[in-house]
Amino acid sequence: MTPTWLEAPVHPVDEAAAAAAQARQARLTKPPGSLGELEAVAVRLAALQGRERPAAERVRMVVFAADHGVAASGVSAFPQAVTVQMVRNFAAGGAAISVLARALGAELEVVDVGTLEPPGELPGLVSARVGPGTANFQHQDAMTPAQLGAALEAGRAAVERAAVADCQLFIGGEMGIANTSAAAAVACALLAEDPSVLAGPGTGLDTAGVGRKVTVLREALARHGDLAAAPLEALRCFGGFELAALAGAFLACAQRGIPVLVDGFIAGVAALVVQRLRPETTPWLLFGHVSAEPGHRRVLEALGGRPLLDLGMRLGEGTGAAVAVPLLRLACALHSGMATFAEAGIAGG
Ligand SMILES: O=C(O)c1ccc[n+]([C@@H]2O[C@H](COP(=O)([O-])O)[C@@H](O)[C@H]2O)c1
Ligand SMILES: Cc1cc2nc[nH]c2cc1C
Repeated sequence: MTPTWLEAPVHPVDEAAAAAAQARQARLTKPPGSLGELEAVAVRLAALQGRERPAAERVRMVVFAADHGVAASGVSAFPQAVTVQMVRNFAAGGAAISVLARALGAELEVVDVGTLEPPGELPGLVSARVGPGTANFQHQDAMTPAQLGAALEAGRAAVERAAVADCQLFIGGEMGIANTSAAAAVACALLAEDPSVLAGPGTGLDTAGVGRKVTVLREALARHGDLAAAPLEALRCFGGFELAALAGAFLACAQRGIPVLVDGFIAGVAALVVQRLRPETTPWLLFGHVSAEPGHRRVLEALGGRPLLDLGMRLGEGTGAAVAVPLLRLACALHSGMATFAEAGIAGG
């Protein structure tokens, strides 16, 4: 039942490249450690890319979009039709991630994994529809096993295309009205937390709305046993097609040896599924930011992830990862462009 590719080995991290990068950092014209996290992230990228001087120039962004049956339970501030409307906005170049992709010179691909209405043919849009949205997980399992397999595969296929384009860094974004409920339910199942800890306003629910969301999540979680050790089953029962596609993409990146820059709450939960399924993926997952969605901090804590930015963003689409790309680029530029003490003739190195 479980797709066999999920069990393929994760790419090893290159410890020799990490050691060479660390040694180079020690020779650069600055007091040791004075560039803080910028040093650590350059060394980490060196280990992942298998080269002393890493780069984050060729960035691939993929936004996975899908609808959620649980939207019918009144858990979002926005109507479900916004999902497909935003897909058209991505393709037309008017969404926040479209602007960031242009500004960064990054390739942006949009994958329809199952909006309620098909968006039609659009430039840059890949159709990998698993169905017209998930079932409402308040009352039944969100996906069948076959749907879960197809959604995971949509993520893997996107990474295959990114690998052909020789990408150095992968960003997975998502769009799906009500997907903070799906992500919160999956995270509650994996972390054995009450929904009051992980459910938040999402697109903008008020306090009463968040209370309704918590009730819906408690009811859904109560229909299942303990899923803390069953990440794929939690994903199938509560997740979305885009969440599963993100999980498939993140795992495929780790298998292919492509570093991932994880976005916000929903992408973070996809990363948590992957980490619980295959803990050896951990080094491949870098974290762009911490979202204003309150549950994200708990998810990052569980992942052991340190976000690069904390800007109060809560948009999704991959935007919180995209805005961290310039930092990675600067970290790489410093790492490979600074003079060493010997080159500059400075004493004390
Ligand atoms: O990435 C985040 O941290 C994040 C936090 C809150 C909302 N979102 C976005 O908002 C949508 C889900 O919000 P909601 O309220 O409909 O569950 C979905 O399209 C996400 O991309 C994203
Ligand atoms: C307008 C809008 C844009 C989004 N992008 C990601 N999630 C979103 C939710 C809404 C409502």
